[in-house]
Amino acid sequence: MATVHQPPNAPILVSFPDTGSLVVSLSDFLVKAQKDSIDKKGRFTVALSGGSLPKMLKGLIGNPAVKWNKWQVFYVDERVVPLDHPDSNHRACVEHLFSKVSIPEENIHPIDPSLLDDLEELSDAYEKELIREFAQKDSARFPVFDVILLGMGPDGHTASLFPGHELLLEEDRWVAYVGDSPKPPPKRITFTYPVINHAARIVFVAAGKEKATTLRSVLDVPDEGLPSARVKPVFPGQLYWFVDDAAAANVAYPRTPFKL
Ligand SMILES: O=C1O[C@H](COP(=O)(O)O)[C@@H](O)[C@H](O)[C@H]1O
Repeated sequence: MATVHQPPNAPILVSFPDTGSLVVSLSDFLVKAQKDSIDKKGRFTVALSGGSLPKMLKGLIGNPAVKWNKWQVFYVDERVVPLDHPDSNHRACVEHLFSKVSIPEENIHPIDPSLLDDLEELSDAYEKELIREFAQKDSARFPVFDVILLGMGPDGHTASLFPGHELLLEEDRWVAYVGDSPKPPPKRITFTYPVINHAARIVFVAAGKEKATTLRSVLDVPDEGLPSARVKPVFPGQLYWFVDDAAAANVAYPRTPFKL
């Protein structure tokens, strides 16, 4: 049989029989990444998505190996609504994770709720929040997160990067805004691809049969160009897909057994 040669940082697909085992392994993965990052730099920078992702982080709750005081948490994207609104990604993360662990409030970086009426100012302010954390100089063009956790919608969107949207081509800005999201609510801010693609580890988490057709497109036919297929880490960054067998049902792309 012909050997298929993958580039050195080709996506790593790990599929689990159910979401329970996915949750446990995702937590083990994050604890390991956290340890490596803290050993090297004394902190762990993470960006979280909304949607189904916050619930998938429950394996971290009550885990004594998690050093919450070393975490700095940003949001990959955020819906432009008050922080306690049911659509807020921050609210979902508070509800499913932060209210159950002891993370210092100043280590969590939500959007500035006083700027909800001005999308440009809101996204600029969030970009500045990133600049403050990463103390970026001109020579380093983009922040390098230790881990960025992404979800994928059934239409293939990730973060608030939607199929056919002009933001898919953004090359300079770190944070951009969307005023016409096809998925409600329409106003959102989002990390751009350059920020996502510069992370050390990018981890997609997708579960359920409603993701199966899209996952096949993204992994087996990436040239179809769905937003999730456009996530391509800059070397030596690594892209992982943590999925369940229902989401991976139609995928021919090779699985890798989970190991730390
Ligand atoms: O609207 C959003 O959707 C995506 C995917 O959500 P999921 O529920 O299908 O996992 C999510 O990753 C993003 O953060 C969110 O704003």
